[in-house]
Amino acid sequence: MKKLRIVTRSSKLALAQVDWVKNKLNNFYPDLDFDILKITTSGDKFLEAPLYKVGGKGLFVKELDDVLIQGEADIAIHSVKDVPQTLPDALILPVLCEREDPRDAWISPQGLRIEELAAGANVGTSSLRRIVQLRRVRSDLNYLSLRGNVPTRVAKCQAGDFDAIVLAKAGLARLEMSDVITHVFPPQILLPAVGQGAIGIVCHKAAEAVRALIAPLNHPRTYHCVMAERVMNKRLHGSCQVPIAGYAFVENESITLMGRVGHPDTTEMVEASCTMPFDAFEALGNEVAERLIAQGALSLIESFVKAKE
Ligand SMILES: NCc1[nH]cc(CCC(=O)O)c1CC(=O)O
Repeated sequence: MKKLRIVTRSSKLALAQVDWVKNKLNNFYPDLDFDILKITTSGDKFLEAPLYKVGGKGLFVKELDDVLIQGEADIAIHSVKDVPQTLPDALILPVLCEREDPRDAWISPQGLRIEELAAGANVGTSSLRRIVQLRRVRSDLNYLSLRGNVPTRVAKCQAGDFDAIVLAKAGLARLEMSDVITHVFPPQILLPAVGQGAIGIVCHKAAEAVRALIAPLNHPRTYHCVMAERVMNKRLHGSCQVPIAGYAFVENESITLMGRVGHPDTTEMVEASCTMPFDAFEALGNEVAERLIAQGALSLIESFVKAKE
């Protein structure tokens, strides 16, 4: 292949991720050229309502899927956190690139930590996962919807709309905006979203030349961890519309997966974790899901889905 056709969202973060992937590919194939097809998805257009109310992250991905299915591009590059659990039949997610720092970052223009904010202070985040976990640290803060792309969110915070906001550290790092970060939450306090910090590449299942070309970008440790998280999420019928957190890491040839599901009204949360051999990522994802289900996770998730209707 001489030229690879890439389809992407047109946000700054998406384009930074495309550049990252292009660089990696050019390390393996110095002569490879690229055609970049930029799409403004419907997810990028409906920026007012919280994401979980307007149909979720699928909005960012479906239009790109269609381009691949129609053969108008060879690969789509995504934050894998935004890629829904179930892909269209014709497509596959064969490559997960080496993960950035998966943790969540706290941005406070006054430089205050969450513990230091005054009661009733305004915290911007539209993520139910972040809200249910941060409520356990500070139930007396006012959690408000915050949408828009990453630079817009940071600008809203710096304009004084919020006392603090929460964003993925990886997105800020990719945009070279890490200097705005006040604090980074340890996973024990704020467990990251399934797939957070990793770039995934989607392509046509039958496109063997494309799959061979991109294969060297796969990072096995990231792949096993993110797949363990996604298997757990799938068993829980997870989507971005429910507060599920999942984070796996490798230590001494084993993978540990931690999972959490939040309660809609209280500061209760169910959580589970388990460690298995490196290759057992699928069993691991299912085991942690089953342990969460044994504690009532499915009915918690259902209560969120109902509340949305
Ligand atoms: N939901 C939007 C989204 N999708 C991916 C990232 C950040 C990059 C990543 O997690 O890989 C973000 C922004 C955020 O959550 O702060």
